[in-house]
Amino acid sequence: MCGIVGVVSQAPVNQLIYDALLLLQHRGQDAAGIVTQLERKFFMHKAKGMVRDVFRTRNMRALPGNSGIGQVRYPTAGNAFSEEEAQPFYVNAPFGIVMAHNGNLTNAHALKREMVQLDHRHINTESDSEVLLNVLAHELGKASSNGALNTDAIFAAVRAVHRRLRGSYAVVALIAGHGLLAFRDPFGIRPLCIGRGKDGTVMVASESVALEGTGHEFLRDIAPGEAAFVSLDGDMQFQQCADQPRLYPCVFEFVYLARPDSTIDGISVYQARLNMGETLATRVISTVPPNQIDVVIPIPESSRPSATQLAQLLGKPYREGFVKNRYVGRTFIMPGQAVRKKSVRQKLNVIASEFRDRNVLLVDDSIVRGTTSKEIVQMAREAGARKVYLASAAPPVVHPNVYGIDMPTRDELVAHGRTVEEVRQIIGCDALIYQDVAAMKKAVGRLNPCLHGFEASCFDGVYVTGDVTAEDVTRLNAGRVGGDEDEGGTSRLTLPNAQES
Ligand SMILES: O=P(O)(O)OC[C@H]1O[C@H](OP(=O)(O)OP(=O)(O)O)[C@H](O)[C@@H]1O
Ligand SMILES: NC(=O)CC[C@H](N)C(=O)O
Ligand SMILES: [Mg+2]
Repeated sequence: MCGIVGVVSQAPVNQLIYDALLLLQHRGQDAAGIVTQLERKFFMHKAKGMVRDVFRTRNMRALPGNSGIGQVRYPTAGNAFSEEEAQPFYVNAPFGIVMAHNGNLTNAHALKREMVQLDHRHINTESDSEVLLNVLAHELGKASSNGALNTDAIFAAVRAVHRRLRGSYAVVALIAGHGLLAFRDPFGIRPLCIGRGKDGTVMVASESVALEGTGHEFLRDIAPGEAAFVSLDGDMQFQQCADQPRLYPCVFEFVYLARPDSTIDGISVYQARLNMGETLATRVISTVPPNQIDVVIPIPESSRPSATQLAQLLGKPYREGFVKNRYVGRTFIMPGQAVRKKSVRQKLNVIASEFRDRNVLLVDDSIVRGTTSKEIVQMAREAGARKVYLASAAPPVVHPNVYGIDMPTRDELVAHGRTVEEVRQIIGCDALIYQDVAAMKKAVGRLNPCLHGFEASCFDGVYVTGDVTAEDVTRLNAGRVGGDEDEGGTSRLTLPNAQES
């Protein structure tokens, strides 16, 4: 996942895009970038780092104009360390286009070959997003007649793009002198929504929190396969551009990725997490008798809503036993196991009195590599807990993700190939309770009966685009650079199991 935003206004947009990116910071901490447009000229600043570090006053002053796009990056393809792979990306022909992408293409390698051999386009980085931009540019060039571009041609280009791309993509692109184009893949895997301000400013963003937090009214989600085009005077047009659109949003957005105050595809992320806590309660009760639990403690931050609901249904006190250092970012989306592991202790510290001589039920939203749970269980014991039980609001993560979440290999997933009892032993808790897949889908899905289903491949191994082979997973993983070089140059393919590192 990454966070993307696009804005068309009648006033300068640099600060607005910056503010929206800050609201999307939880979706990507590795790099940030903004492009604005003034009189057909683009102004760009992008670099590695968090939004606050990337944009200094002098950079902001150098971003003039009333339209623009921005991105916060969480690398899941290409080179995690490359400054050049920070987004947005730019191509000069045709028209001049800048683009930001959230998602992951599963056929980027084949497209890249086509781009070079057939379309004679040069791709300068390892990023799948640069490939995507070149496909879009090529199709826009083909759809325009004699260099003129109207909305019909733009939508025809998106239709052609859908036919060529595989994988997940939510995209915002600015076409110089024309306007803002936004579209979402035919399964709607990654989120994208649109809103309007009182002054007529139009904003497209990954999550509704970016709209609301900057004073824009949420209008609606962009539908799967749909494209929206916003002209430079703020006129909006929409068109369905996919042959068979179906709504299969990524369930991990509701588990962990998105902010709880966002609504995605008609589902409140907060309510989804409450519901997951509710169904988890029945599993807990059948595993650990409630009279053996003294207190329910969330593992901050994302598990809080599920933990409150769970505690209420168990009739047990909900207590804050861990204090989060707000200056340390999200650990799961950090690149590299060594830095993730170190950051758990830097990020969370215990309030010992909440643990001493108590049987505690810790709750997390998900257990992926087990980095967090292993450290946290140990910290609870060091603080004097008698029994430490652990419940996960999501089912075991056992399959790699190829749609934009950093779960590239089975080997690094603590639950892959292991029984719950084996995972329990690795994590070191006294009981381990997982949500089950059907219950999770039901808990979230009942909030929008119009969904066709969920992209839940990391839990159930079903890749909704239907075209992902084991070779694809290996190739996508092998094509990645970075993230674990901080552990002595090991590539992701040879990363040791979570319990060994
Ligand atoms: O099993 P692991 O590989 O450790 O990954 C899972 C953990 O990572 C996430 O927390 P994170 O610190 O990223 O963010 P949060 O503050 O939003 O919970 C998630 O909420 C789990 O706590
Ligand atoms: N997870 C994402 O959305 C990342 C976008 C793109 N695939 C990149 O790695 O930069
Ligand atoms: Mg967490």
